[in-house]
Amino acid sequence: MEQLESLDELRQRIDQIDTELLGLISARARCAQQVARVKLSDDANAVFYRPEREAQVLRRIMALNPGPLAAEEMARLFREVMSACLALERPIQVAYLGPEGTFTQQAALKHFGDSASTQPMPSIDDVFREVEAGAVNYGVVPVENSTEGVVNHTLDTFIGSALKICGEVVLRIHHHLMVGQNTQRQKISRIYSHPQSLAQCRKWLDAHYPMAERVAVSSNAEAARLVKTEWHSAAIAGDMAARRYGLEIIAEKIEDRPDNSTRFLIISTDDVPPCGNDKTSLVVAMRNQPGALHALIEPFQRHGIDMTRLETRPSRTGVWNYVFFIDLKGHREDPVVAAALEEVQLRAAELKVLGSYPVGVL
Ligand SMILES: C=C(O[C@@H]1C=C(C(=O)O)C=C[C@H]1O)C(=O)O
Repeated sequence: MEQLESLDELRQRIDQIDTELLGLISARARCAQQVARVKLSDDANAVFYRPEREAQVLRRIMALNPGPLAAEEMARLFREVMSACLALERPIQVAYLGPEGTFTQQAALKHFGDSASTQPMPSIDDVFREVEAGAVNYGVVPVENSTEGVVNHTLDTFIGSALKICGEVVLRIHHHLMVGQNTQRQKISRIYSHPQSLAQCRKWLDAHYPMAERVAVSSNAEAARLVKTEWHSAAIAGDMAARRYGLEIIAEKIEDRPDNSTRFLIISTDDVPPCGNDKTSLVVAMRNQPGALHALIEPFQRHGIDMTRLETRPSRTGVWNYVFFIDLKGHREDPVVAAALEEVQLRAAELKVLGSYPVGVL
């Protein structure tokens, strides 16, 4: 039979391992500092953060992970180590669709780690403007929800912007019903939330609060802020908003679909080199004529390129008759993708590559 070690022995071993970890993490941090020096010696304005390299580091860790920790858990720990190493040099500045406590902030921290400095912006347009102006390095905006579909405003904003997509992050979205200290729980007559969240909890609300007025506000965090001062209201929002505004959760995970998730995009002024498992997002305008959609898709099919999303939007200008947003597997520099894009370019009224970026790892 296996001889169990005593608690004292195990704790001594843990202390020893922690000492080794400490030395190793510090050595890693010094290495990252040297990388920064090399980058800055090449170019004084060099961007220290490299999304393609970080994706490779995380994927390698997940592939090598021996357990018992789950690969994703391990990657999260390494995400934080990298985030802290990066912040040693220049804390990364990230604007997100605020206010504080939104799912977008949660997505920003999931992607960049807790050492990033995140700044709330009042609207999606403001996030774009802040990145364009160079006031921050990156922006984070929501783009699609698995239950409710695309966030049209984000897609529309890309048409007129020179910014690039440099990453994506998918977040499982759990909605909770929350109230303030003064709320009389039996008398909830109004429920605040973002329209997407109200829609994602429609059935639950019909079953549990059929008489309550549903009030759409600009964000879940704003909903949380509002209920704090009202005795007859509740908010639907996430964990971060409950914590930020000191609200009590009275019903957990009330989203209608258990797999409810939202995809966010990371935007910046720079292109990202290939990492080996990339996605490309484009917007293509076709003339309003029969067969336009087929003509658009055919080159991708012929080159064996996997399209992961196709979204149609009405055009807002004359040139952009039919506007399609397309996501495909591969990087714009991959020869097959480049060849297909060249062909589509000839058939389209307009083609704009919004960015090639690593497929979300975490
Ligand atoms: C160390 C580097 O710079 C940054 C830090 C990384 C890290 O800690 O592993 C990875 C990529 C960059 O964001 C690098 O480019 O290798």
